[in-house]
Amino acid sequence: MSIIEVANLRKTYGSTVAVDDVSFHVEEGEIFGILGPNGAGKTTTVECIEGLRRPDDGTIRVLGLDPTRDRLELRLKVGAQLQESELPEKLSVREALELYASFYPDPADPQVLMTELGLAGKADTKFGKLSGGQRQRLSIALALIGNPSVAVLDELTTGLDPQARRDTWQLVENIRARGVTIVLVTHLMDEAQRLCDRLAVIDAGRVVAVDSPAGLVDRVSDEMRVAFRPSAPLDVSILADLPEVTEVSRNGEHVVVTGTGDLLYPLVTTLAAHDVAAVELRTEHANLEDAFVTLTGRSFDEEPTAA
Ligand SMILES: Nc1ncnc2c1ncn2[C@@H]1O[C@H](COP(=O)(O)OP(=O)(O)OP(=O)(O)O)[C@@H](O)[C@H]1O
Repeated sequence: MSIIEVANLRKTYGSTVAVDDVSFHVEEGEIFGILGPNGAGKTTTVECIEGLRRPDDGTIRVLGLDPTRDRLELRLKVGAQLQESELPEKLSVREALELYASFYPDPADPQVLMTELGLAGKADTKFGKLSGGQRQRLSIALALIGNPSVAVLDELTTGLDPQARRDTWQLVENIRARGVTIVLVTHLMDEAQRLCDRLAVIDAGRVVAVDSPAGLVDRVSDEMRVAFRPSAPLDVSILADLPEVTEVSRNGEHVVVTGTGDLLYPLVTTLAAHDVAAVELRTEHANLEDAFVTLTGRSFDEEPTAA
């Protein structure tokens, strides 16, 4: 069942077209990613979904409600993470959660949420004294305090160190396991790949593709790269002749073989037939970044050319 339906959404700021004809739907219980580079229109899209911005055109339904018309009713059902620190420095973690809990008819228990999000030991710590990761966890807790059916998490791991980022990913998976549908805004490929069931790739205000991470990668390439160090001198032409292989190159002591389909089996058996073992073997598949480049014709970090 679709929890969120976005059809032909358009939003401009003056002469800037931030979102242009965006359509997608989010199914109940999934982690749906909105992935795109800076300025792609991700935040504008979710702010329209949350009822914080009024679309110029198109329709949005969230749990059957219209975010513009039914904004107050929706605020009780959609948990939004604060993107920047919007809390007074002197408010403690417990006070913040109790304050937010008072806005909702059927809130979660602040103590339970603090425990789940690893904040119980920081209950009396003032917001101003929390680390980046702790602030992030508090903002997720605040998004969940109203027991929402849908949580919108925007750039939730930006600025976190790798360990805090992995911990936060685990938290998001735990939230989903509780039955909350999650819309995850991110410009991080590894985050999208790791967490999202499906995602909309957005570039310059437009949806480029909607699919699972694996589906997006499969669409653009079934290419695979294998690198290894041969255990004995090797004439690489025996590999170049294999039908699955498109390219063979050398990188120092290593041989790098690019090909399609089931490359590994013929490669290893051919080597074995010549009494060569593949040492330090690594395989690499196309990833989301490759998919983005193929879908948009430019790299993720590159500025879009003016429309
Ligand atoms: N309040 C605003 N007034 C004018 N222009 C805006 C406003 N908010 C966003 N924009 C512009 O609209 C476009 C889309 O911005 P948006 O914040 O939705 O993108 P984003 O994908 O979320 O980017 P980021 O990852 O950098 O937050 C950008 O060109 C941005 O400069």
